[in-house]
Amino acid sequence: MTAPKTPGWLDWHADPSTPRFRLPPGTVDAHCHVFGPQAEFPFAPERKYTPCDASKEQLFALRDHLGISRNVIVQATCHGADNSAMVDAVRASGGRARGVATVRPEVSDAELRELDAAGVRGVRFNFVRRLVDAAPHEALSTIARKIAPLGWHVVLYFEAADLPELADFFGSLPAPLVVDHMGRPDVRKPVDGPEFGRFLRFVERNDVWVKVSCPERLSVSGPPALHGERHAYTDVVPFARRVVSEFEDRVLWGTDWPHPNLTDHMPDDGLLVDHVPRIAETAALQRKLLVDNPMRLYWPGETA
Ligand SMILES: O=C(O)/C=C(\CC(=O)C(=O)O)C(=O)O
Repeated sequence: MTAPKTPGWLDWHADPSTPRFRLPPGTVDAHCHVFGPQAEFPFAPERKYTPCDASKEQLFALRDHLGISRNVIVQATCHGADNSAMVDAVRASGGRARGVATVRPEVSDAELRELDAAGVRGVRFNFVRRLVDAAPHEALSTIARKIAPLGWHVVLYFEAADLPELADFFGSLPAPLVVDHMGRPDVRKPVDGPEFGRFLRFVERNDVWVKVSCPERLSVSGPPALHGERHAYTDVVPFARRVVSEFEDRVLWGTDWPHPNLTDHMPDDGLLVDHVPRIAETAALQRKLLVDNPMRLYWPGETA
């Protein structure tokens, strides 16, 4: 039996536009998910939401439509620590996808080696309260100690307001750090203000990698009001541009398809691609953001 999706849940865009911006060859979508299909890969009992299905075939079709070469498929909380849907997608990609898993502290070295062989290169620690019940720091430290020898990294997902209480813990983790969605800044606050400044200094001090993803999730001004206008999510642009200009060698980009938990609108993925040249304004910055940086992190030693 399959569970109905969460009331108000918006399905992913069935007919995304063709972007005007041509992504450079070898572009990596460094943040996307697969959900189910539920009949094959049931959702976790402890999940806080039930999404619609978003299969590997649908993800790969979007990849090809947008002109993306590779994906990094990030485990979402609705699948808990059961990584089988994500691993199945990574395995089916023919080397064109890597994975980021969720594991429990008691995970064995053999299980980690198996995930590594499948193409997993990191674990995700989620601190967003509407998505998970917080795991104790000690448990997360145990996981970080276990994955570090594999050369994996830790992907952190948190709200900007929570960074002050988490920063020391993050800094103590013995693995490279990658932050989702620019640490979820409140874009109504100034880009030069103390909150975003604290985030930038955290990134600098800890050599953190940052995904300049999810304008659709962070924006207050929202998508374009007028049909045909391709400049969307304008209030997020200065934040992303700032991160790209300060940390050009450690920024990553991703679609966040299938855009879980958006309730006001569902973005057109073609429009999200057209957002890229607004935040990385030169061809050289675009190449680092879209190709060189994610290749170094997820496919080291390989050429795009
Ligand atoms: O897609 C994202 O990155 C963000 C999510 C979902 C998520 O991370 C999860 O369920 O694990 C969100 O903000 O609801």
